[in-house]
Amino acid sequence: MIEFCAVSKQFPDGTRAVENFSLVLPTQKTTVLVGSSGSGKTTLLRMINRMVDPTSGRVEIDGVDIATRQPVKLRRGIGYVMQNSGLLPHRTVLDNVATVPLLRGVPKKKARADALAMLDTVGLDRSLANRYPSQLSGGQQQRVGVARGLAVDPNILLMDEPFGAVDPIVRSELQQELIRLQRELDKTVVFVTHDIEEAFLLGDQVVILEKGGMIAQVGSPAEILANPASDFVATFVGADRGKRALHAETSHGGTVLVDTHGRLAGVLVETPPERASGEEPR
Ligand SMILES: Nc1ncnc2c1ncn2[C@@H]1O[C@H](COP(=O)(O)OP(=O)(O)OP(=O)(O)O)[C@@H](O)[C@H]1O
Repeated sequence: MIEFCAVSKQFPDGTRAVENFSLVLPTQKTTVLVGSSGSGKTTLLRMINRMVDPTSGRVEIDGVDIATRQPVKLRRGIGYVMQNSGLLPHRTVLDNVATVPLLRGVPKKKARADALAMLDTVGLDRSLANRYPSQLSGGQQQRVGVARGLAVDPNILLMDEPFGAVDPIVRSELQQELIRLQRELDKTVVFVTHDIEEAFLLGDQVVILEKGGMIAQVGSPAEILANPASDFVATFVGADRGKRALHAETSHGGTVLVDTHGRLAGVLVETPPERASGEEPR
């Protein structure tokens, strides 16, 4: 479990990026931080692996204040995937994936074998292993980025707009791939996006942020869609409703996300409000 306890961050130039932020991020669930530009999403994410330290308050992982942990050691248990993949341009795909395990002292042969297996995990053909990042499509580069994030077998995976720079079709493929991976791997995922649709699709817990890391609402997609906590949330959630495909539909079996054509786009874990009328969750 990751817990933010009254965390604030003021940068040296005086910018108050996050003010008094408290939140629990459950283990083996995906928490999505969503909000407009400058709302503090990246700052919050980077506080989990100590790329940024809070000015006040603390961040705990499994009850331990991470300020007491050495950043380098802490990061060994935390994968980090960023927009534009962050790959080393002069290293092959295989070397990019194997870099961190090698740094951690994994023998070269094993690190390379593990890296190849990791390519399978993220749905990349092994024939790409010896290419350089510039010889890959944007979507393939992002997959390598995910493979690299997973290569240290972290409990926690931080993802900062990982699919922001790819076209909508590839983005949708990558999202589905992440859903599949998450089912298999059961990591604690913290995912940053400014796309509410992506947030609803991927998040077990969705955190809608206003400026200064202020929580406008936190809940499951179904909860937020059913009961927006404020006009701000209602507007944010429905801002592009005309084009936004997804909405929640609740039936006896549970709550699902469907698109404008009534096609199933995802299953929301939240049990339906009808349960109050006596129906037990399945
Ligand atoms: N190193 C820094 N020094 C000063 N101000 C910073 C620094 N990093 C971020 N900020 C400011 O903190 C605020 C929050 O930034 P942050 O990057 O966390 O927002 P964000 O929600 O991730 O935005 P985006 O979606 O544009 O990436 C912004 O006003 C930003 O300009």
